Amino acid sequence: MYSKKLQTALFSIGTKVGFIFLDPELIKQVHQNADAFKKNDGSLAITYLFSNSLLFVKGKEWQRQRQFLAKSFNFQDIKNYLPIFKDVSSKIFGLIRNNLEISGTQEIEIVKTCEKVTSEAVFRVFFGQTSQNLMVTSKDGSSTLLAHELVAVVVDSFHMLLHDKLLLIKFTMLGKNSINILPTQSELKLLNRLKEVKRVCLEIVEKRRNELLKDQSQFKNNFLDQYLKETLINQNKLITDEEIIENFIGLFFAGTDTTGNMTGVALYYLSLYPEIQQKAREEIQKVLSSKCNSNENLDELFNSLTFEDLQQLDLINSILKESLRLIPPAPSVFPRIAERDIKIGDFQLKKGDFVNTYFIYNFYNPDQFSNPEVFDPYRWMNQNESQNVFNFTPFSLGPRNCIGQHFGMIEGKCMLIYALLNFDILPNKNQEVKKIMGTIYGFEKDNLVYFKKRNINN
Ligand code: HEM
Repeated sequence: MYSKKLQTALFSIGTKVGFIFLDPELIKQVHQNADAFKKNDGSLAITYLFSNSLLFVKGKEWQRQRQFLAKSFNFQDIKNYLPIFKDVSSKIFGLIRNNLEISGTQEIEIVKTCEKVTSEAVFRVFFGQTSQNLMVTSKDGSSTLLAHELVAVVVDSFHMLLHDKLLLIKFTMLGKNSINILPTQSELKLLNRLKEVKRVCLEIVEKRRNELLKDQSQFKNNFLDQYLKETLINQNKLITDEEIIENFIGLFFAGTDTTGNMTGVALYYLSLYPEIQQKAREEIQKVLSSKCNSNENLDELFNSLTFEDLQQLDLINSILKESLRLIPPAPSVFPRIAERDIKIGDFQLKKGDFVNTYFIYNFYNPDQFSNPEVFDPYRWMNQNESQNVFNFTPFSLGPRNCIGQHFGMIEGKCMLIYALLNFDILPNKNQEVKKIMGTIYGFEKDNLVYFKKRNINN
């Protein structure tokens, strides 16, 4: 459903109603005036775990944090993370490859599989260590992986608001303070889990700080060490442990499911379009085989992948963009509240008004994207289409656009390349495809493809 005339719609959070801007020009005006809005408090988990991270802070504090984190997201540093992305992709997809030696074909939960890669990658890039040894302990004494608990607390907190209207109203009125007023049993239980998550993260930071205090020649290329270098060597007193922990959790939250979803959706569409799948595979083989002895040693091909190779993979890049267009993990932004009266186009907003921008609406504009419902990655290689950048903004726009977009695209490419080299990707026609909006937009059930061991002569 797309109509040129539709510029806005309405949405509600609890008892409050807000404007959704749909028109690209209006969306642009909202995001170029980022300082006129603040992000609405998320759920209890979000506010407790990372409301002081880059994702939510504002004004001077946002500028300071963004400037600092931008150093770790610059192209040179991301280039240095490529070996991590490759290693994690080959370990997690490699387990499936091992299983295929016996079974030949396996049904795959495609988004969850990609999320395993992106979750482990954030841990390794931020903390410089695997997530597999990091556990949280619950009140009954049982242990869970920190990586699993991080996802579970955010989902549980989201469901609490979805299923308990009173809690939702209380939260809409009081925001992050709602936990202090007549907390319910379920809120208190969740709060204990959130405290345990932060305690474990703090332990990681303290342990690493002690290691570096003993030997300052050991600073490595990861986010935590960059923070600690800034506090220990440059004596930057503004950075606190709380800021470090909240930014780890913020990046985990912002970067794991989004990137996993983009890549899982791409692999799902490739299962439906075997010709495009084969063309993408050929593109990879062409770029990589010039450096290797043959096309047959798949590990040698994958290991030879460099950052420069990624720049040559035009079709792979376009497949990810087409995935973002059809099922954008973030179809809108976090709802905003106007902090002052402001005019957006002809719309006069008052201080306190709720606002959102729905990018996805323009991704289906037939004037910009011919046959918008169809998966057609070649449209991105055709210069005539989508010239107006404000019609395609899966990473948002303006000063508060996604700081991790290159990071996410490179991770996504690594996963696609490993999967295409090693597997034939077939559709699971028995599973009905349903899309839902949860913490992100994606498939309800994602056992949507089969991986089949590739006959390497193809
Ligand atoms: C396909 C993958 C991704 C998509 C579609 C995506 C999308 C977005 C969007 C739409 C926003 C704006 C949110 C808002 O303003 O309310 C955003 C912001 C952000 N993203 Fe991403 N993102 C992705 C990957 C990542 C990755 C991999 C990371 C980090 C590892 C990351 C970290 C962030 C952060 C920290 C912000 C807040 C920036 C700020 O406010 O200055 N994202 N992202």
